Amino acid sequence: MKIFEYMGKYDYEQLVLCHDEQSGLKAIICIHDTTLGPALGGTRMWTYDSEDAAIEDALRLARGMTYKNAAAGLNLGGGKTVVIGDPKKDKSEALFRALGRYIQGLNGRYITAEDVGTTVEDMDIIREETKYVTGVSPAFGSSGNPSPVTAYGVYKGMKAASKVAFGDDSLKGKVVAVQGVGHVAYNLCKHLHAEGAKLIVTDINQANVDRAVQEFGAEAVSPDKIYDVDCDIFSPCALGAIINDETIERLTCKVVAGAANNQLKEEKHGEMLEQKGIIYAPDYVINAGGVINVADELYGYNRDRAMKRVETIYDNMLKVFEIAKRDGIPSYKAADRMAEERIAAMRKTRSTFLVNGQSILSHR
Ligand SMILES: NC(=O)c1ccc[n+]([C@@H]2O[C@H](COP(=O)([O-])OP(=O)(O)OC[C@H]3O[C@@H](n4cnc5c(N)ncnc54)[C@H](O)[C@@H]3O)[C@@H](O)[C@H]2O)c1
Ligand SMILES: CC(C)C[C@H](N)C(=O)O
Repeated sequence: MKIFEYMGKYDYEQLVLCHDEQSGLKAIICIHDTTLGPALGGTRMWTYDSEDAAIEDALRLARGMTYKNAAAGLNLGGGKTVVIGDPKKDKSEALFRALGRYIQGLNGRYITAEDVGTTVEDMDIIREETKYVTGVSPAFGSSGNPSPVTAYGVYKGMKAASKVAFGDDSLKGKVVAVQGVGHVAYNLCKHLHAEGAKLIVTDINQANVDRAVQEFGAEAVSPDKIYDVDCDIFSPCALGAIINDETIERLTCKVVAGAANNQLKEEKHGEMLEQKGIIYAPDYVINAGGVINVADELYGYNRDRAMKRVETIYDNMLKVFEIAKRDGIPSYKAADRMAEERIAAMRKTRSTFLVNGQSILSHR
């Protein structure tokens, strides 16, 4: 891939390749934009088909975090780390400590947390080498696993999208089709079940399906059938790119609202949902609960304060739909506009000269 051409196209700041022969660490830290503050984004561990694929993923995910953090109203930029490796086989203390040392070397320009393939335990190891890590164990005064909080935010965002689609935000009696019932969606199903929604679930992991059937009376379908079921809401909580040419025509729902990152395969699929009359809750707005929660650690973690902030996802989602209506654009574009407008406004505000405690001569 033409890295500098790509970085130029989307105005990236920094891409760091980290290597440690002894532990086998091969990692990419990408910082997209720090206009709003230090770049915060998780560490993904995945078996990539090629080094190019890993670099591309780091670039794409870091930019996604810029938008997610900006839209959530956080004073944080966007970044992400990708570790090339199998999370089931290749993890070690040495690997995560080596990564921690590289993160520390960035001196606060980038702060990490969990993402697909990494856990609270991994963050605890990283913490041995750097203070620029969140999502660490509650025993350290931190917020712990972000998934239940992400789920709560998705639940709130789903209610907001339902208000627009059905004129009422109650999910009682609504049929929700959930794709993937892992860490986030299991907790999401708890909220939906408590409110009286009817659940249809699928997962490639049978134990996860069985748990949802037993605990929430969910109906189970095979992974390839989830797009065809009769439902009010489709909730993608597994993979990206699942809203595409092939799936859109199969969907029967009025709302798409789920936790997965990068749900639209291409931007045109956001337009296609709109044309089909389906209300799309933009992924990075609805799934910001996790990052809102870990970001609170930077102030000294307070669960109540974090949860209050996660509740704002409801109003934030309504704001996105208002912008979409006002400007006659699909909701995914409205979310981008909201994030970009905030970054542009803060870029101007933050360009005002400030001595900030240092000698004025150091600013020459
Ligand atoms: N964990 C968080 O706090 C958080 C925050 C923001 C976004 N997200 C996103 O939400 C999604 C879910 O995250 P998670 O932490 O619950 O991950 P997870 O791995 O715990 O859950 C994903 C589930 O999807 C299942 N799955 C995978 N492929 C599938 C397929 N083809 N069909 C059906 N099911 C399939 C897996 O077996 C698993 O149970 C991911 O896309 C993640 O990037 C998570
Ligand atoms: C900082 C993390 C909790 C972020 C999370 N992995 C996400 O994609 O939003």
